[in-house]
Amino acid sequence: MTNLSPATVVPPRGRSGLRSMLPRWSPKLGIGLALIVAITLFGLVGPLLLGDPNLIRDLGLTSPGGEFLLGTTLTGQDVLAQLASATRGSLYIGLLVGVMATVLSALFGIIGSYVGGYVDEAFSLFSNVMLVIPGLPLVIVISAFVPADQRGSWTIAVVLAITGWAASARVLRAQTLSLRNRDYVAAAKVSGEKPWRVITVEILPNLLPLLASQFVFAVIYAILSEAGLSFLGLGASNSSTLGTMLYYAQNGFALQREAWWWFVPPGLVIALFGCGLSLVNFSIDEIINPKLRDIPRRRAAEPDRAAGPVASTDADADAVMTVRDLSVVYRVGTPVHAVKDVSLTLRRGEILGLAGESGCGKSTLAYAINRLHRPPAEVTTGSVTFHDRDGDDLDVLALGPGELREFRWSKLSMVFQGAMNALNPVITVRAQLEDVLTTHRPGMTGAQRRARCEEVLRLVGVDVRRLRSYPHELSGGMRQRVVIAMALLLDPQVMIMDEPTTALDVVVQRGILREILRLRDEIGFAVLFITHDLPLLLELADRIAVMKDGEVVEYATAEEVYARPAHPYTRELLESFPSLTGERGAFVRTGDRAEPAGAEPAGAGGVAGLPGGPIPSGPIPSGPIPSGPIPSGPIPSGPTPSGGVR
Ligand SMILES: Nc1ncnc2c1ncn2[C@@H]1O[C@H](COP(=O)(O)OP(=O)(O)OP(=O)(O)O)[C@@H](O)[C@H]1O
Repeated sequence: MTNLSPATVVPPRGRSGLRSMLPRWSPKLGIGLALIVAITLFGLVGPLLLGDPNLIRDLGLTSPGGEFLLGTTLTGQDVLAQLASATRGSLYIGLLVGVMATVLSALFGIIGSYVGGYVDEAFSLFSNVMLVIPGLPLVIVISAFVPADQRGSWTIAVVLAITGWAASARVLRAQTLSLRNRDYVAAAKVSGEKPWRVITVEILPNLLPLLASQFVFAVIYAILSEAGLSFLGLGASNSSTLGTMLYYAQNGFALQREAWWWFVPPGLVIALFGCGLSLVNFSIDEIINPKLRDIPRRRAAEPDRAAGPVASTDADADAVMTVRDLSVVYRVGTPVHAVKDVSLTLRRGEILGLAGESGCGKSTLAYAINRLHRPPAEVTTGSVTFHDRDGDDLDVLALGPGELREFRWSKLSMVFQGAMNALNPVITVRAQLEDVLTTHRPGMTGAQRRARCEEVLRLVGVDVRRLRSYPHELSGGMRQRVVIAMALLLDPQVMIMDEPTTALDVVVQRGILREILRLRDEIGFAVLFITHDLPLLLELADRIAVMKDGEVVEYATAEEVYARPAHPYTRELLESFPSLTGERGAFVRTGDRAEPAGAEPAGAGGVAGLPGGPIPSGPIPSGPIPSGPIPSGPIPSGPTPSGGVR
């Protein structure tokens, strides 16, 4: 899913280099940054320009205007000058608390959970205790305990940091516990990386969005709490903050005297700064998480359609699904044209193989056919028509959400790449199968549901006693069979299988493929089988489409693809797999490209450029069930080849 083939890349219209690391500009981010920058500048530069905020003048309370833009306080002090210096004081405390609370939460949340054992338990207990102590009363008690002459900005910041880190630590702990078990962390440990390096290089970057948003949250919390403390007369005694301004306004009866200019400006600055930080917080995930960065702000212009039956334009009367000129583009910085004008027809009861190297667009096509593609993927042109067995033609790209839910599992089901991991680990097989029936067939009784679950499980060759099992109690092959059983539950007319057996060993893979063939023959559904393994398709599929750089470059029966591959790329693919005689294709052995485009295709029974001559893999499949290498017949009982218990 990651390799960007140069041929598939639409000419750049996006950003590159460092700029591509930044989030897309959005009104939220713009307004948030503008508010923060403006208030910070005011706090930094204002006190230098606006004179002494404590200078007492013999003016009394003056309303805004003239020399004093925001008027004066009861003692004739300039409110604007006070506001600038109070903003600076509040920002200072906010920054101190933000840093201290983030460091504390990272220390107790990340390090404890990574080290594990007693350290984790002790850290976790401490965090929990801090969490259940009510924050504001504790802050008030601590602040009140510290004598007023020692209650400086630092003291207040420490008090607020002590009471403000625990919730973040718990979130970080949960996240670290999950990250700690990921494969790449295990790989780093196995490769001998030191713990501090695993934490800083493997784990910390994944936690940055959380840390960043928690920092922002801590700053907001600190500014608001400090304002609250100051308002109660427990704030920093040696510095002026927005809270102390409000405190003096309250003591001077500003509200009763209708001196709004005294208390509204500090309140407004607090509100606007909190608002700015929150808006920027929305964009922090985007800055760190590349997946979110490229999601377009609006649904791009997908072809506008009216839902419902459409007139059939397909000449193939036997077709169950017709894909016409389908194009899919990933709207990323440099858009990727992953599927280009693909047209395919899937006939009833047929297995249509879709082959191609990694990154050629197979999965993107499968997802788009099923409308499972998500932004930044966008279907730009084309149609997908489903020819229902009751005679209706459905325009899949135009189905509404409800119609799509109904369509997806009952008419067309999908077995995903790595599907054996798709089962929920904490729910039994029975519950997972029954869940599909409860959702799609609400009229079924419990007994009917149970009977259907047993039926499909038998169909795929798994003992019905396994209905009581949890996924971890099954072997990989059995899990895969359960997933196929789930896809069969509603008797779909089409099944899309995206590399359904790649994670399994060859023997189990063969067993499952044999099941698919048998089931297809018994039940009569059509299969779009996606794999990079062309020789496998030669045995399994009736027809094969070969994809390269998003385009279908070859589309013919399995016999034709095998005997007379028309496109040089197909020949190259055929040559890149080992022949059963023991020879390897030239492409694999030397890394050379096989033949130049336009070279003569190999004759029947031989593959161009393959030193081993014809692939002697037994008879070429003909008819619905290929004979030869995949044996038909009942599923063997007893333990599965992978060692699981049947
Ligand atoms: N989210 C994404 N953003 C940008 N480009 C993407 C994204 N997902 C896939 N692509 C690109 O789309 C192209 C097709 O990817 P796709 O996953 O469909 O290939 P594939 O043939 O299924 O490969 P594989 O067999 O390895 O899964 C690739 O060039 C890939 O880099």
